[in-house]
Amino acid sequence: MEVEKIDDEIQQLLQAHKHTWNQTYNFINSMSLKCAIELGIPDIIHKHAQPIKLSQLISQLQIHPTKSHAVHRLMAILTHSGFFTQHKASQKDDEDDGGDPEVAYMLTDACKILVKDSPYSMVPYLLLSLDPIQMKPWQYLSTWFRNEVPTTYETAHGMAIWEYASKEGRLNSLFNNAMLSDSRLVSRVVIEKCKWVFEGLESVVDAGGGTGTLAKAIAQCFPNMECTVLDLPHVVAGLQGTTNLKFVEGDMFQAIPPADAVLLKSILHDWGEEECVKILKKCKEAISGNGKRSNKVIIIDIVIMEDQKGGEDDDELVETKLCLDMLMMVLANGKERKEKEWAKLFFSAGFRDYKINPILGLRSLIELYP
Ligand SMILES: C[S@@+](CC[C@H](N)C(=O)[O-])C[C@H]1O[C@@H](n2cnc3c(N)ncnc32)[C@H](O)[C@@H]1O
Ligand SMILES: O=c1cc(-c2ccc(O)c(O)c2)oc2c(O)c(O)ccc12
Repeated sequence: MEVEKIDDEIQQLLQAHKHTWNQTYNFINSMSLKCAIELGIPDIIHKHAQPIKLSQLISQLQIHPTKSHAVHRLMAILTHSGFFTQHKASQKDDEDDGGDPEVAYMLTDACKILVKDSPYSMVPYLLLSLDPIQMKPWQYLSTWFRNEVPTTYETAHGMAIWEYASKEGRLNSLFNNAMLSDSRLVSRVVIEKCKWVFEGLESVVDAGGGTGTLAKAIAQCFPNMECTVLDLPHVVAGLQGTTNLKFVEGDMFQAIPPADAVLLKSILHDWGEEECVKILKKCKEAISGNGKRSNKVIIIDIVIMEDQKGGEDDDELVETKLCLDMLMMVLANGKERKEKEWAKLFFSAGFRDYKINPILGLRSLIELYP
């Protein structure tokens, strides 16, 4: 009996050890992926269009010959984390080479969006998130908890992310490129699945619209609509509009140009309650000028669904939402919100009603009526 008890205790300890090891070393998965992307591995395998042998992969990598032996180890962890699959090279290939059977690799579906020139590539997003500038604040999270400084980002960098982006050109372009790649996918979904949201609108302002990816797509789809992108000077400086698209420098906390609708994509999750209410009030002013009943604010952001039809979120989705919520807490003063929290913001800013359209996977399109 005593022996069994000791065995159980040892089993538990070893299990706890393994769990903690894996959680501690989670960053090794991300950093290995970043390395593979920087070396161009997904691009090389994609171009090859069939399983690529390790030796063929190595011959196309621009690495020092003394490091060739390490490539299969990088490939092993990324195969385990689901980005590559391993195959045995065909027998014919082995005979041709006259050598040992060699392993060959292919991309999984998850890796296809890590090919640099794929239209919905997540590479810019990954390069932003894993850049030392964006990683540094995580070292200061407990310091932030112990102090009054508003954000972890400010604890680490001495200024908010928007100010830092205006001063540090490298961050500005990493950030704008990441947002651009996300907006490409969202633009496509919005135009294919909810074009009706924009029917009847004569003008739209995309507040905090970045470099204008979503606004450009809307302007193209609705040639009679006047589209405006409002963002900070360092984001829109020098950007050229078209006949129905213009870029305006400004501060959404001060004023948003008048329009039938204001779009807010990935904006409110960057801010706390007080700031969100301020932005929403400015949106309400912007759409109230001409008294049209069809006027609205259109929000594209995450809504955490508590009683979603079709059951609980799967584990992977729960992890994504928890991580994004922490990310917003650390990088800005933001958070991901549940429907109840969104509703409270909307009513505090004086809106009468809202409708959530959960059409974007993790994210929803919310129509907000004055
Ligand atoms: C998370 S990004 C979203 C960009 C774009 N809507 C998208 O989804 O691709 C937030 C944007 O808000 C802009 N922003 C931050 N503070 C702002 C302010 N006070 N006035 C206008 N834009 C602001 C940033 O420059 C950035 O482009
Ligand atoms: O790395 C980032 C990622 C995102 C982001 C995440 C999930 C989404 O669904 C989305 O639309 C945007 O937004 C950011 C942001 O808003 C910041 O202010 C700074 C960094 C990021």
